[in-house]
Amino acid sequence: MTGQRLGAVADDFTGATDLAGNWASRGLRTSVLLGVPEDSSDLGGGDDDAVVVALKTRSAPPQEARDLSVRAGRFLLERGCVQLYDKYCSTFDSTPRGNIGPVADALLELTGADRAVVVPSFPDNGRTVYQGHLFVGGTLLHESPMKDHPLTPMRDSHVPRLLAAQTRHHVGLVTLDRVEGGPDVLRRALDDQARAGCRLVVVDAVRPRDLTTIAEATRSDRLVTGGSGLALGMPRRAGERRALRSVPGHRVILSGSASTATREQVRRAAGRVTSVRLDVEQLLARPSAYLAQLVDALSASWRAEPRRPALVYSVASTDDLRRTRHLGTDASRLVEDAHAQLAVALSDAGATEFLVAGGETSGAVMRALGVRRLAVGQALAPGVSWLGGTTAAGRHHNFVLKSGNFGSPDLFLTAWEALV
Ligand SMILES: Nc1ncnc2c1ncn2[C@@H]1O[C@H](COP(=O)(O)OP(=O)(O)O)[C@@H](O)[C@H]1O
Ligand SMILES: O=C(O)[C@@H](O)C(=O)COP(=O)(O)O
Repeated sequence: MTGQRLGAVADDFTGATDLAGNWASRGLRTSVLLGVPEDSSDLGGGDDDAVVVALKTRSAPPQEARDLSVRAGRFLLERGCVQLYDKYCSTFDSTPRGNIGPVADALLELTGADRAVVVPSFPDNGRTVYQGHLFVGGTLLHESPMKDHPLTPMRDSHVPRLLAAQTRHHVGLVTLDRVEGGPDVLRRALDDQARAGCRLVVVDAVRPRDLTTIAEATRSDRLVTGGSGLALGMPRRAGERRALRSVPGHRVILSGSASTATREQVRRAAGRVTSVRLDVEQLLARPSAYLAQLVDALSASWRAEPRRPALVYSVASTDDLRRTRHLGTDASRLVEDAHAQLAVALSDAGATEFLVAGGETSGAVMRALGVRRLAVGQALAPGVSWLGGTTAAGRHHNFVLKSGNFGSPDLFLTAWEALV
């Protein structure tokens, strides 16, 4: 890494690539490291301006989330990162146990920061915070589809209240009027909160320019926390964005995401590409034979049309989740494992370009493929980019790791056109 170094710890893989894409759009050469890095060789050439360490800690036990985040944060600080960015979901996906609070507490301790802002807002993707209440496309979080998320159902919209249940520290709030006063006014408001004993301070932001103000006010902070939106507030640098080349081979979409935007993307793509629904009943009954059958179906389709994308999805409508609800989180893990095993088998069968939908799903897939580092390429939508990486088997692949609610309705059909 050279110049002004930025480092982030992200709680899931799509979230990491979301932030990395936003930094890339500000002219920073950015990489994503998957899992806690072991040593500097994990940085590749080491000439990046910004590095995001992608963890899979959103739904992990809090102690594990804390430990991994501290190890990742320490790695970045030891390599000269001037500011640590604690990236969580713009819809504040968490439970009363965490992990946003426990991880923020641990990173406050690690960095020695006297306070850190809490900024889930990402207006380009419809996430705004006003008077501490988080809105998704104009709807309060607890009334949005996030109320039914299979792992982290969000039943409250008030960010200070959500966070207070998870952290050891007092949580403050700085409202929009202070943000609109500009960076100096905001910095004083943040310092006042710290003096009043609040080490985590939620900050309202409803427009992109509010994020610019927050980024300017926190430029010298050791730690910031938020969704990826805050990264868009930083000044643009001169660097050029990488353009990834298409990799000859087959194209596959693995969609384990239950989010509303993904369900529409699945619906649009289903009739237009080769598509199969992952049937949880069959998966339970005869896992190996069933997955082999899916790989055969996709391979047959590629023999006829090698570059036609093939889609495997596990949620087309909320009925699919209702059907498996009696299995609890076991169903989620089972489906994640299935997507992961499919990814490996399909890579063996000649797939080279993967679009994976859903954070947990992406984490499972990338771990199974054994990819350690991703270079950020061209942007597809706010928070969604092409990425290039090499699998444990030494194959170079292109990936999109799509956050559940991001991307246009036709993303599964159009993403491929962006590769040069
Ligand atoms: N049919 C299904 N039944 C139960 N769980 C499912 C089903 N399909 C997907 N899942 C699980 O739901 C979770 C979705 O989370 P994620 O991949 O982060 O995407 P998103 O947050 O966009 O919904 C994953 O753990 C996935 O395995
Ligand atoms: O901040 C966001 O909204 C995303 O980067 C994100 O983390 C979404 O998570 P998934 O919906 O689980 O992909």
